[in-house]
Amino acid sequence: MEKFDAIVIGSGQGGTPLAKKLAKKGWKTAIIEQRYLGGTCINDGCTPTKAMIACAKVANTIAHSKTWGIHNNGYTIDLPYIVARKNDIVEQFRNGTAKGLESTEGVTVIFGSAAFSGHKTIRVALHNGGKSTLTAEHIFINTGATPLIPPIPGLSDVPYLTSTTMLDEIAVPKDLIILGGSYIALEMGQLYQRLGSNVMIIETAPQLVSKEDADVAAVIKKFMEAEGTRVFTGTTAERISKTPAGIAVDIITGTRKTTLTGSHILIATGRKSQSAALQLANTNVITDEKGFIQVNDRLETSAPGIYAIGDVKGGPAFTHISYNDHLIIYKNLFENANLSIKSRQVPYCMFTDPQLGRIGITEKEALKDGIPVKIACLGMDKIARAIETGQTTGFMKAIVHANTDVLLGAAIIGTEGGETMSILQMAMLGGITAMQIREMIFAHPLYAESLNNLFMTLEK
Ligand SMILES: Cc1cc2nc3c(=O)[nH]c(=O)nc-3n(C[C@H](O)[C@H](O)[C@H](O)COP(=O)(O)OP(=O)(O)OC[C@H]3O[C@@H](n4cnc5c(N)ncnc54)[C@H](O)[C@@H]3O)c2cc1C
Ligand SMILES: NC(=O)c1ccc[n+]([C@@H]2O[C@H](COP(=O)([O-])OP(=O)(O)OC[C@H]3O[C@@H](n4cnc5c(N)ncnc54)[C@H](O)[C@@H]3O)[C@@H](O)[C@H]2O)c1
Repeated sequence: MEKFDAIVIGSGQGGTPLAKKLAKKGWKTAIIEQRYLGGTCINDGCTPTKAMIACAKVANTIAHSKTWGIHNNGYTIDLPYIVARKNDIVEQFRNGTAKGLESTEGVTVIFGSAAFSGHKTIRVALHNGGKSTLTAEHIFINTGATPLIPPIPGLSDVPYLTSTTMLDEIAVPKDLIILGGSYIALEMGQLYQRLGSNVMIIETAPQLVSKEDADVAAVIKKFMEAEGTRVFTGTTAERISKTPAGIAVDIITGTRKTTLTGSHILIATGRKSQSAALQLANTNVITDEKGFIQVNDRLETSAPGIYAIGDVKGGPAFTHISYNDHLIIYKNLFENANLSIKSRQVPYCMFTDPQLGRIGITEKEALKDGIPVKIACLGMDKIARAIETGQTTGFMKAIVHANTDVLLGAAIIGTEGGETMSILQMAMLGGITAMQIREMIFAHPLYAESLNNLFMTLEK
């Protein structure tokens, strides 16, 4: 049995930088990966989807080019090229991760599947067919999540796609039925609609992106439908079956029953923790009923010396949160810090076109918690930059404390919504109030300039 100071299981967005940092501090560190270095974000998530979404945006711009007075003679979609371009970008990022780990003295990269064989011992089924046993005082679990497949009658009998398998399809699906109406469904739905599929989205909740305010969800539904996607909210898929032409989904909306047919079906109904294979019963690490590892605010599990990072411990499931998790652990271990996940900011951006940039609380959360707020809201059609560039869909919205003018949250659904949201995120961190932003000088004519106008709406 080889002894290490630290073992990192999974090379996700937190585990990889943590392994390098621990080694630089002189800890003999092993990082174990069962698939590709870099984890979900690089190989199946953010990087490939955003690379392909960029191609779909070009297609959409060409399709509507006459809006800007540019006439063209039509275009064709080369999905094999788009997929190859995506693969090149993924490979570039994956190789970068490999180089970073290999060039760090003190890190041993082990390819294989890890499981606990004892409290602090890890058994690895190596890719080369062998077995290896390692031990360390400190173990960091960063094994992420995988697509959750709901138990719908008939689903297991049809060839369904997930966000992972979909990315390697080299023929555009004629009709794409998507189960789920959140980040993955909307980003991928718009992507394939723009590449030529007839997309149908089925969401059980009464609105798309159910955690968001109703006005935000309504704008998203509107622009998805404007591009041709059919959206079925408050709808349950009761049964799925194979037909000669592809797939049929029996749905019910309220009391209305109907059947949707399509050539392909994508399951985007959330993700489940990748903890089952870890054999956590051999340690004192506790999970919830869904398999998400339970941690305290310092990311310590119930077993001393064992930590969990990223999606494996449950949401928020974002790359930047997994990355921040590793900083919390590292600084608490080595810099005598007392960092916690409790009060950190959780920004996020959904990369539909236009984007949804979000930070802080929503209007409905403020209402639920009885926080006195005022709402600033400005349509993108009132924003000079948006009018000039012809991108007027959506709005900027901020949740402001009614008594103190402190910014509590924002939703920017509009072009560059994520970038504009980040400006408000910085303001929230620095305690800059809505009234200060109202009079701040921004360069003209940026989208950011309209933050003046956004907060002027509070004067009315
Ligand atoms: C389609 C899609 C799009 C996304 N887009 C975005 C986005 O735009 N922005 C954003 O912030 N987030 C996005 N996410 C979410 C983001 O990818 C994850 O939150 C992020 O990757 C964090 O992952 P992680 O560090 O927890 O682990 P992961 O990156 O999932 O890595 C876990 C690693 O552990 C390995 N592993 C698992 N079990 C074992 C084992 N037993 N032994 C050894 N290795 C093991 C896995 O192979 C994997 O490589 C997206 C996700 C998906 C699916
Ligand atoms: N841009 C980004 O940051 C980004 C992009 C993609 C994914 N992600 C991350 O990946 C995670 C997974 O994304 P996701 O969109 O799969 O999951 P999600 O958990 O965000 O949403 C799942 C959706 O599916 C619906 N649903 C559940 N069961 C259903 C069923 N049987 N039929 C129809 N609808 C059903 C839910 O009501 C929910 O709206 C997210 O938590 C997110 O953090 C982030």
